[in-house]
Amino acid sequence: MTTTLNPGQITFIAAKNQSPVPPPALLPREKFNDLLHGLEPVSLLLVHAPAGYGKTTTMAERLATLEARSAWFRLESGDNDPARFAGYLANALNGATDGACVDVLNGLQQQGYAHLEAFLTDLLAALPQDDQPLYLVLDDYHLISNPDIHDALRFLLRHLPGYLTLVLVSRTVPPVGVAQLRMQGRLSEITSRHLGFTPDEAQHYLQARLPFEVSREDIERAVRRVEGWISALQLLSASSATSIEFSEFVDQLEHGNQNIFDYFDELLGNDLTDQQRRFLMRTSILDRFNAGMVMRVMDDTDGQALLSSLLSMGLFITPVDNSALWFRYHPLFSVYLRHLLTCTTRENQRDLHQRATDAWLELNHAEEGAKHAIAAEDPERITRVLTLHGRKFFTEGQFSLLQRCLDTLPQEIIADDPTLTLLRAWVAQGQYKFDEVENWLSAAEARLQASMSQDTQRAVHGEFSAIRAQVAMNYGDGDRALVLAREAIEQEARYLPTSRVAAASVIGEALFVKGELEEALARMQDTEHLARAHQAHQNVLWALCQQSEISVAMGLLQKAYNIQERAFQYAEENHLNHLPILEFLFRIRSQIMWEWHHLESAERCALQGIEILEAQGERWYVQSYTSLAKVAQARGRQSLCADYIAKIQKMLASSDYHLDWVANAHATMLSYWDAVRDRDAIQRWLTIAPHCDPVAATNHFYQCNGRNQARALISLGQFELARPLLEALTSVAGEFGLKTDLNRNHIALAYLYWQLDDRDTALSHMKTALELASTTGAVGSFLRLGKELIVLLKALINEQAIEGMELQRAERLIQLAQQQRDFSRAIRISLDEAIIQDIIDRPDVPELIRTSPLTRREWQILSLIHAGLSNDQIAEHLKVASTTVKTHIRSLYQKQNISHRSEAIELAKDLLSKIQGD
Ligand SMILES: Nc1ncnc2c1ncn2[C@@H]1O[C@H](COP(=O)(O)OP(=O)(O)OP(=O)(O)O)[C@@H](O)[C@H]1O
Repeated sequence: MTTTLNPGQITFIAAKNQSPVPPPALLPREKFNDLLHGLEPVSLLLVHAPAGYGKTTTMAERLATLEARSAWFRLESGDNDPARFAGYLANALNGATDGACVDVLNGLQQQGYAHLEAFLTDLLAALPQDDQPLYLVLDDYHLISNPDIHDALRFLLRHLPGYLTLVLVSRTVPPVGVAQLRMQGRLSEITSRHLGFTPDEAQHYLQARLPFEVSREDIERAVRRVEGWISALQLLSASSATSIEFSEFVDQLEHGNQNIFDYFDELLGNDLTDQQRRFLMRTSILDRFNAGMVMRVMDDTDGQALLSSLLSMGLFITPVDNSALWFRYHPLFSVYLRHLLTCTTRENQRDLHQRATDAWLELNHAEEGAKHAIAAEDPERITRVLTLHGRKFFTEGQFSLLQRCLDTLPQEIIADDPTLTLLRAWVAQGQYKFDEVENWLSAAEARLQASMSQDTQRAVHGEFSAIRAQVAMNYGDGDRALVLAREAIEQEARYLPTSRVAAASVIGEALFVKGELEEALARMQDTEHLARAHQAHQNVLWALCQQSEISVAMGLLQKAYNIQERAFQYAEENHLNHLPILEFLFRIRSQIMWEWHHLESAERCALQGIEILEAQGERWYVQSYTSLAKVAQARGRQSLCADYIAKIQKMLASSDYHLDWVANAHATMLSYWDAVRDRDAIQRWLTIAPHCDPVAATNHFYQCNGRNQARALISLGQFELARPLLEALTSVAGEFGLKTDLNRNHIALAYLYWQLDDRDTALSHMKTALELASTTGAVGSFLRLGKELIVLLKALINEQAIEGMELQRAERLIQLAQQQRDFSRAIRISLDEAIIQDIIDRPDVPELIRTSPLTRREWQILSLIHAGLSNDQIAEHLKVASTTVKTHIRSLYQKQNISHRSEAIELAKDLLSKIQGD
């Protein structure tokens, strides 16, 4: 330390020693409380993350909210001057300690100091030895490059009094002895991983800023794409005027957005050397990298030094794990860099991808190797990857990766190789391209026949039969599927180890479809064991999902749930949480959750399904959207439900799906049209509805399809046409033990007979439905009836026709149905000002409503109080703080001269009963 500190009289800019002014839509971030109030006080709190991650705002907000004592020094490049640095540092501490450092400050300005250490020695001596906790925040510390100041901070950190925490807010990890402090347990860190907004935080933030509603799905997608980077969320909200624009903007992020590109352009500026720039562009093709990988792809020996130099620039490069050896780019930065790469013709991208393929394969990372071989469009490397790892991709269910590999291979290469043909055909079948399956198999048979021995031909034929069986199954030809599968299961698998597992599974599925539930379940259990023996993860999970489906069909929803738990556990143990098959699991979990009326969980599972399928494309979201539409409808969110219905319709029109999916989607569409009384849509649907033969309805999807038609007819008032259909479905469901369908059919029959004024028969069906619900636990299927359910159940209770469990269930259902009605009314109020006006315009409203009118927020809160929500639930629903809700309630009570919640409920009841069309 050789500097002479002699600044003379300093003119302090006050703002540099103050915490920043909070932004208008400041989101409180309580999750940081624990870090700030850790059990052990630390010497250094290091807040480091790339630009615009909310480092400064979060620190300022939390310290203010927690009423923590703080001293701020907001740095800029000029503060690299040690004298100026010292001046502002002393000024900050002086302000926070009631003038304890005034002498040091005067000394600095009048005589100066020989060096920073001498100055700090006096400063530390001037500070009280014991005091209340104090946070000294040095903001934007990455702007400091003077080694003398870094040294000074090391000195300061060594001698800090126990109550003082130094908070360094920086885009980079500063060279102030962080590693040592970490080892000594004297360091806490807040990084981009912590600072990134969670979906809940993003929802709160966006709802406070946007004048339109954004679906949770879009919010989660946005948060995933920007990894919670608040600046991007800010840009998103500023750039979209409608929910559709918001959604489109989120989509765009995957391929790039000019505003974000400009931001990164500015960030990089002209500070990079050519070599660094080349590094960024070349490595942008990698999902993750370490120094070794960099050297391979860069074809350069200086990987580590380059990597370190870039890490010290605070760019959007983050460690992949705690080892701090592997790194990756922020997804948006990666898109930007790849954009730069494609703009420069100098780089040979094919060459880069080839090098990356080889490097990954050497590290035995087949999946990454395959992705780069595909990007390099290199058939030779792809064949190598497939030969070595194709079977593994298959057993793991990596169908889209396989497909992309196989798509680049010439047809002859595939047709000459039974394994490649099988992989190709299975992939096509997984995508419902059944014609293609047969084409691939026949092409291979034609080419192979001449060159193969009888024995080999038999082996090939056996394995081909397994897939032909699956296709027959998907065409609905259970008998042919059974014959082919039995043929395949006799044959030892030579080309794909899972062929026999697949055949076993088809046998189970065929039995399931034919309604032989017990036998189907046993076969699926066998399949599971066989698959486990082969470590065929995809098949294990498939077999478990099927067992769960069969159990649902049997009406044993709890058992189905438990089987799903086993599947989740298996996925967890084998690190399979990213496999597409997991979506199946989440989907069927979501369906059970909806039936049990656990709407939050039903929604969560559907969203998780979408997340898993993100890479596969929207086409596969149909089932998840169906679940989300059902949840939206159950919550009274008609417009959100309508959005999902529109998406589902578009998908159904443009792709082929299994009847199971179609029937499920149709059931939801019909339910929505019925709720909004769109008879035209129902009529139109009936003209194109899938064929239905109730007598052959031996499985859940034929039953669902048949029930859809009956429900459509009921909605249109064609009761006499619906009756025989429902009766026939019920009789088949009874015969084959399809208890869940039986339950749903009896609910529909109760409703139908009620409409036909046949009260006794209606109540008898409702009673049976309640009895069946004691095993299924069904709730959602009952609530779908809406207000008629309340009437029917009350009639049943009045007649004293039920007791015990059924009576309890009926009472709970009435309560839930009433809550649902109140809630959906509250939602309508929340979303539609015309309804409020309509109420006010009525002559019989209490005078106070007119003389001291409620704000829209107060109307919302009043209706939510009436719907039975607690203050916390209201806060959660409106995405505001509980204290805000309380303020609104106080104002509402004052205006309406109310002193108790019960009076508010009475008032709401009176007012809301005036809503038209209810
Ligand atoms: N909790 C929050 N609520 C609302 N807006 C926020 C919040 N946190 C950050 N922002 C906004 O995000 C933007 C970036 O925040 P901030 O400046 O704190 O980030 P930073 O990480 O300190 O950035 P830099 O490295 O550039 O200094 C600002 O416009 C800020 O207003």
